[in-house]
Amino acid sequence: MTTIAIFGVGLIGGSLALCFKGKPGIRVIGHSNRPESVDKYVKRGVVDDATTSMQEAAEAADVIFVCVPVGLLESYLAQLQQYKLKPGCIITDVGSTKASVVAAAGKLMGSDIYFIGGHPMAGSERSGVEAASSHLFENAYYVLTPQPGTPPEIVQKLEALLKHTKAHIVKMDSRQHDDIVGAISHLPHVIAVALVNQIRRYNDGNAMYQQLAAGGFRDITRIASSEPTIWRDILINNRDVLLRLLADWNGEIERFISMLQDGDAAGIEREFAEAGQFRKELPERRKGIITPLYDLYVDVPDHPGVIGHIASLLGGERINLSNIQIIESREDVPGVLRLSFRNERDVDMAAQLLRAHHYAVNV
Ligand SMILES: NC(=O)c1ccc[n+]([C@@H]2O[C@H](COP(=O)([O-])OP(=O)(O)OC[C@H]3O[C@@H](n4cnc5c(N)ncnc54)[C@H](O)[C@@H]3O)[C@@H](O)[C@H]2O)c1
Ligand SMILES: O=C(O)C(=O)C[C@]1(C(=O)O)C=C[C@@H](O)C=C1
Repeated sequence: MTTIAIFGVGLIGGSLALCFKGKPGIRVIGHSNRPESVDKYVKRGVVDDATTSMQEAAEAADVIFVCVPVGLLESYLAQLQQYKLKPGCIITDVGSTKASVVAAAGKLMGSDIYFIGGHPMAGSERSGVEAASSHLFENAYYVLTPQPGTPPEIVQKLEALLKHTKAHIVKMDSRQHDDIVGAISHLPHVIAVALVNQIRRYNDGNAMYQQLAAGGFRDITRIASSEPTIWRDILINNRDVLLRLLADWNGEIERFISMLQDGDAAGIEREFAEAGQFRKELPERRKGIITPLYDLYVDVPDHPGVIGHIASLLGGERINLSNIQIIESREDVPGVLRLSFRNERDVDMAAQLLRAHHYAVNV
C-alpha cells in the first residue's frame, strides 16, 4: 500500500488527489488546518481520509505532495523536517516556481528523505477544491526538478506514481524552469492583469468599454481572473526573472510604438504573421497550456432554440464539439457563438455544415 499525503487540497492538490484516489494499492490522506475543510474533502470523495494533524498525515505517508501557495512552501518543508517521516519518504511540491524551494529543500532534508521539485503545467483561473478535476493534467507537461544527487530509483518511483495523472513528465534544472515558465506563464498573467486594469480605468469614465468587450478581450484576459494571493506569491518569488522579462516586454511595445509612429504597415503585418506562425506551432491539444485551438464563430439570432439546433446539426454529422460559448458582446441584437473543436477536420466540417444551413460562419 502506498500512502499519499496531500497538504493543500485546493485546485491542484485536489486534482492530484482525484487522480490517485481509488487506484489499486493507493490511499490518499488530505490535510487542512480547518476542520470544516477536512469534512468537505471526505464528503466530496476527494480523499480517503482527511485530518487537521499535519504530523499524522506526514508520518503515515510514503509520498507527500505539498500543494500550498508558493510563499508557504518553505515553512511547510521546515515543519515536515520536525516529524518522524517514513524512511524512503518522497516529498514533492507543485509550486509554480522551483529554484527557491529546491534550494530550501536541499538544506533541510535528512538522509533517506528525498525532495523532488514538481510543477504540473496545467491549471485554471479558478481555485479551491471545488474546481479540482481528475482530468486537469491529462496530456499536460509535468516538470520535475530532481537534484543531481537524487537516486534515480527515487525519481522513477515518483514518475511511476504520476502516471495516474496522464501527464507527460519532463525533467529540468529548477533555474531554467523559472526562466522559461516566467516567460510563458508569469509574464502573460502580468500582461493580462495590466491590460484589464487599463481598460477598467477607461471604463470608469464610460461603461461602454465593458459592454463592447468581446471575444478578443476575453481570450487574452481569462487568466486575469486568477487567485490574487496565489499569483502575488508566484510573482514575488520569481521577481528577478520577471523584471528582466518585463524590460524585454517594454522593448516589444516600444517597437509597436515606433511602427505606428512611422506608419510602418509592412512591419505590423510581419509582426502578426510571425506571431501567428509561432502560435500555430505550439503543441497541439496540450491541455492546460493551451485550450481548444480550433474555433469558429457563428452569428446567431437571439432566440433560445438556436444553440440546440446547432448542437444537433453537429451531432447528426458526428462532429465532436469540445466547447460552446455565447459571446455576450451586444445587447438586444443577434449574438455570436464560439464553437471549439479538437482538430482542423472537425472545424472545417462544422463550418461547411453550418453554412449549408444558412448560418453566417467565421473561422
Ligand atoms: N492555479 C494554477 O493554475 C496552478 C497550476 C500549477 C501549479 N500551481 C501551484 O499550485 C499551488 C496551489 O495552487 P492552487 O491553484 O491549487 O491554489 P488553491 O487556492 O486552489 O489551493 C491552495 C491550497 O492551499 C491551502 N492553504 C494552506 N494554507 C494556506 C494559506 N495560508 N493561504 C492560502 N491557502 C492555504 C488552501 O486551503 C488550499 O487547499 C501553488 O503553489 C501554485 O503556484 C497552480
Ligand atoms: O490555464 C490557466 O489558467 C493557467 O494559468 C495555468 C498555468 C499557466 O500559466 O499556463 C498557470 C500557472 C501554472 O503554474 C501552470 C499553468
